[in-house]
Amino acid sequence: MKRIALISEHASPLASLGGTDAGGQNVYVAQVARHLAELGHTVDVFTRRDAAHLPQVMNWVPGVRVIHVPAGPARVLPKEDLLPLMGDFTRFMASFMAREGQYDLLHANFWMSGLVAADLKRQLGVPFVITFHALGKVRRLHQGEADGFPDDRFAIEERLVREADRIVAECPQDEADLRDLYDADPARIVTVPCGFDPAEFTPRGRREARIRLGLDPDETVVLQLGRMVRRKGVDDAIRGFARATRQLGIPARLLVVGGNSPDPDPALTPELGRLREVAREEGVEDRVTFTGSRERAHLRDYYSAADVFISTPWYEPFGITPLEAMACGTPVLGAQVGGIQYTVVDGVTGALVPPRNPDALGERLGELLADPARRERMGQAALERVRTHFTWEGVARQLAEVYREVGEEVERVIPALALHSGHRAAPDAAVERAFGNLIATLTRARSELQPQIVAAAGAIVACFERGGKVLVCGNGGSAADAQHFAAELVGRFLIPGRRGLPVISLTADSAMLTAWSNDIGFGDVFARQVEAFGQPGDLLLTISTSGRSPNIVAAMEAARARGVTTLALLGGSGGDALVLADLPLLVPSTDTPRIQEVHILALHLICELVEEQISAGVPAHLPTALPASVRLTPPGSTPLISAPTSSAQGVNV
Ligand SMILES: O=C(CO)[C@@H](O)[C@H](O)[C@H](O)[C@H](O)COP(=O)(O)O
Ligand SMILES: [Zn+2]
Repeated sequence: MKRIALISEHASPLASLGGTDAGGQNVYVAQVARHLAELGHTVDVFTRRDAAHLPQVMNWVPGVRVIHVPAGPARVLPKEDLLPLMGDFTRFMASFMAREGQYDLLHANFWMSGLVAADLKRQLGVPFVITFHALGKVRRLHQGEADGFPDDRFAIEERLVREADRIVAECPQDEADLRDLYDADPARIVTVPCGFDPAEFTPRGRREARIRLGLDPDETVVLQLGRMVRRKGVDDAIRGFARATRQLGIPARLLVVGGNSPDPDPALTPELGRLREVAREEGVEDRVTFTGSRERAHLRDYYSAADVFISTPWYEPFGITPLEAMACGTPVLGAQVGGIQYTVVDGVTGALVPPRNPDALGERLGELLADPARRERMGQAALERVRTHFTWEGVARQLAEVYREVGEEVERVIPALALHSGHRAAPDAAVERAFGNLIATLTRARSELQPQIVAAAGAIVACFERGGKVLVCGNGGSAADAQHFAAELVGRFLIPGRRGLPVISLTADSAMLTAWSNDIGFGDVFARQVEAFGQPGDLLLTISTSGRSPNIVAAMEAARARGVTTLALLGGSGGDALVLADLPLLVPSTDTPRIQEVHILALHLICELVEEQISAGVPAHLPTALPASVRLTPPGSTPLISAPTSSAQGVNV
């Protein structure tokens, strides 16, 4: 079993259930997710939250959750406007994965989701597979100026082609485009088609379907169904239909199903007005019925009622509707483009014509309409073909095989994971998870903590400049960090030749710590030392992953009471320490070791910045650090940046 994340930034699987605007990608993502779950995988589908009522995590069907990603406003946006939101999308996924664990594989759908997957691969090392669904360069060839996507798309797609572990081509044409236009490595392309669901689409008697739809059972019916955009070539279907019926003189009807509303309203679907005009021009306005959109549950009736299904777009990456028509036993008259020329076998399951050619379309449609027995045979052959090659279950099996191969490759390229026993190791889940979580935490910390790190260094430098000192404390791992920090600054970090800086770790004096804890209590073991050493103008740096350790909280209270500035490296909710800190640095994680790992980075950075600022303008040769006890001069008495004095030892140069 694998944990798979499907990423589909604009096309939600939920929209495939009766949604009026569901395109092929919605159906693909929904069906692939369901069928992968049926094969025993667990699947999360990440899609942009495009309505306010959508919950962040939704259990959709067994084994599949839909994760609504808060990126941009919670309303539907044109997909052409989504690219700037992909950074937020990626950050959300990284923190989601930090909380809930890594996926074995990401499967991106469409180029913008691919960008998210590629960035997550770089950050977290998770492999990814991509199905483009449509390629920018192909779209530009066909749509020219009408293509509203930015030119950045091409470079991003080229990057994805280079970085994806596998590229899923949907048909041989898609594969050729990937090779010819994007120079894709053939070894990493796999062709896996789209599919249909036999539970959804199976033939219903033609007569019965027509009665259910209120159509004349004896009329010849030609069906055009799909989104109403210009490139779908609906106008060519109308013109071809007009030529065929004029020629034959038979009473036929063309049903045009689709649009943005259940009633055919040109105000909501502008293309509709243009198409009505085409029907009028061709003299078939009374033979063409525009139905408006229909819910998915009713499409089976439409496909079954038709004698011929027409799908003649200018280009089509795959084309799911011809499959669905074939699954209802209806022959397809398709354009010789994209996936249609692959699913429809010319002369066997229907006919193929060149795109944007109403004359050729009319001619082939006429032949089909004139020969009911041939149509019947073709319908049967169509049904057999789709049931053998194009079920979603089969698609999911092929994809699962691709994921398995990718998983094996990932294991092979991590030789460190090979067990001494000689077995090839599966990547250790705990190791993978820890790396993934740390990387995700660092990614967030990188943007959230930078200003605080710089401010913390500034506060420490200011403290030193006014003659103050830094007291530092923590428990357990943080006690070690406190000593580590003191050692870097009392001693030296990166820059040789600077003087020692007055930092005292309150965790280092074991006699004091044990006596006080033994005789009085551990709760104020640091507070006691703050009272003993702290002077107004000093700075207390506390390190705590929870912010709740009583001795840390007490030390901060003691500091505030004495005019000592408080700086706190924290994690989780920050606890009581958060409000006691003049300057808190809260690591965005609740995982103690990961918080500590980020703390140590922050401490090193603070050392680096402090040292840099202290050293700027300070002569290169300064006395070496003195023992801590000697450095306890009252504030103000020894300016930190002072004229050089000579050093007998000079070990720091
Ligand atoms: O190093 C670790 C855990 O990674 C432990 O020693 C840890 O520091 C101790 O449990 C501390 O007592 C935790 O205290 P705090 O970070 O919540 O203030
Ligand atoms: Zn630890």
